[in-house]
Amino acid sequence: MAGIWVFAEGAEHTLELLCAGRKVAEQLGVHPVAFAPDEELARRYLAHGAREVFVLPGLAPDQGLEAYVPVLAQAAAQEEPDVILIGATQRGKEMAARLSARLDTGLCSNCAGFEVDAGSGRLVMERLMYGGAGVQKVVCTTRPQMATIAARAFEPAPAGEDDAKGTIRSLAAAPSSPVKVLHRTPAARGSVDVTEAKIVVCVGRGIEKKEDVKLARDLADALGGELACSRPVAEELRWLPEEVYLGISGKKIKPQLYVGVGVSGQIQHVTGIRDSRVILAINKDENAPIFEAADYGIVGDLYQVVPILIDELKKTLKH
Ligand SMILES: Cc1cc2nc3c(=O)[nH]c(=O)nc-3n(C[C@H](O)[C@H](O)[C@H](O)COP(=O)(O)OP(=O)(O)OC[C@H]3O[C@@H](n4cnc5c(N)ncnc54)[C@H](O)[C@@H]3O)c2cc1C
Repeated sequence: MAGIWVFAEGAEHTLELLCAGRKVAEQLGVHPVAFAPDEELARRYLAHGAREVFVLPGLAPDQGLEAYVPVLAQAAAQEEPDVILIGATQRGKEMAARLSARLDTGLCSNCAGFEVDAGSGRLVMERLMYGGAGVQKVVCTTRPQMATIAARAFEPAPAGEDDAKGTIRSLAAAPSSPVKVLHRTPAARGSVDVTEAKIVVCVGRGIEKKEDVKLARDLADALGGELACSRPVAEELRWLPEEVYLGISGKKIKPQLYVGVGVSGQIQHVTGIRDSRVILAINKDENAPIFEAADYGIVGDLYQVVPILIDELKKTLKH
């Protein structure tokens, strides 16, 4: 039975892929199919438009996500899905690559959007290239057509008007993997998922030294938000963990408010923040590109502007 399969590690991400998958399924006249870790979530996905949900038994503590590959490959060989959309998390991307190799099919990684070609019924998938300066169109000539999609690329699928209809089926447990997880170390800081935050304060290279990151953190605290950064602050300076840098190669966010503190606003960064409802930029250079993306801008030295903002916010907002 053909279908559009969606698999992601988290429920919200799965609902976003389901939103994308439902549109394609309607156009191709097939069913959207989701994967869930338990029956409760499976019923939720049915209520949000999946017509079938496969329940995948949870993984043992020493199994990585790739342990699902043989189970998914076997199910795909039997069911012959048209399309498999996988959440582009770090582990999801690795699993998708292994699955596409196992199925001997093509994979469009970090797909940002797609449409169905009416003639061939194939997906024309889009991904950003040259650091966001160009858009590449990818057509997969083999089946299933596979893509990984980042969180926040689509809205979550809304709940349907009628009662959930569809079937729930259980798949076999993942076989033990040759890869063993020997030890897990929880991330010390930055364990917060910035993609979930409603308010994000982002620190850029305008901050002069590591200790001064506290200034942006204080602003985030005053706003009740989370702290993020531009790529060089994480990758080159290592002042904040890599999980919190925003942009084309980092996290993509859609908060109510984004505040850029000493961020220049290069296209690779703006790609990750442009869907924020309100963008406020603080930069001493009035020609900084961030002001083109911003709804509000403060031209000034962050070392003067941010303390004033924090004081005013503390007076106004009683956190
Ligand atoms: C393939 C590729 C992928 C990339 N992916 C990403 C990505 O995902 N995310 C990302 O962020 N970058 C990415 N980059 C890097 C990107 O091109 C920029 O180099 C980077 O975003 C710049 O970071 P920044 O704004 O913090 O630093 P800068 O460009 O150095 O800007 C610092 C800004 O701070 C301002 N400033 C300085 N001092 C003060 C002060 N006292 N008060 C106020 N303002 C001040 C300056 O005017 C300047 O505008 C990528 C690049 C490539 C080539």
